[in-house]
Amino acid sequence: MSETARSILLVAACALIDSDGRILLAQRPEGKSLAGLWEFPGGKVEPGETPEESLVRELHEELGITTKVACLAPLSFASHTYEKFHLLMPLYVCRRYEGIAHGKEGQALKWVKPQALRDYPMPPADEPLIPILQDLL
Ligand SMILES: Nc1nc2c([nH]c(=O)n2[C@@H]2O[C@H](COP(=O)(O)OP(=O)(O)OP(=O)(O)O)[C@@H](O)[C@H]2O)c(=O)[nH]1
Repeated sequence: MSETARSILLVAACALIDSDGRILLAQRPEGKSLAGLWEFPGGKVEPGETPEESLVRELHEELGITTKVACLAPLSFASHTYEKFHLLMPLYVCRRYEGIAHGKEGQALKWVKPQALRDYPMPPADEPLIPILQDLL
């Protein structure tokens, strides 16, 4: 093991897609790490959860929408070394959900066209995911 070994943090994230093919981004609130940056909704996978179960829970808690494990399609993943941990973040696509997304934790939300994704500063881990989404949509 290298001297700078970091633990792996497993975070599940979701590209929620609307009927116009836009992607939902959420802005990280003040006071959190990477505040002000735009990210895919999601969060840490808790012990005993699968990544998919974690996302269904987070999407409900953060956005007030309801979806199912079967409605989450794996697309890609991010693997990025931050100072304190190494982030491993599977990215799912979800096109089937119920409800209207709103920032239940006070976070700003934005539906963004694929070609405009680069107008929203994102965490460095997310950078390689942008062309993958642009190719998909
Ligand atoms: N949900 C989400 N998290 C991301 C993305 N990109 C990225 O680097 N992350 C990182 O993954 C972690 C997600 O943790 P979280 O959302 O559950 O936790 P948090 O912000 O409340 O905790 P924190 O303030 O300790 O970072 C954060 O460190 C966040 O910076 C993304 O697109 N979506």
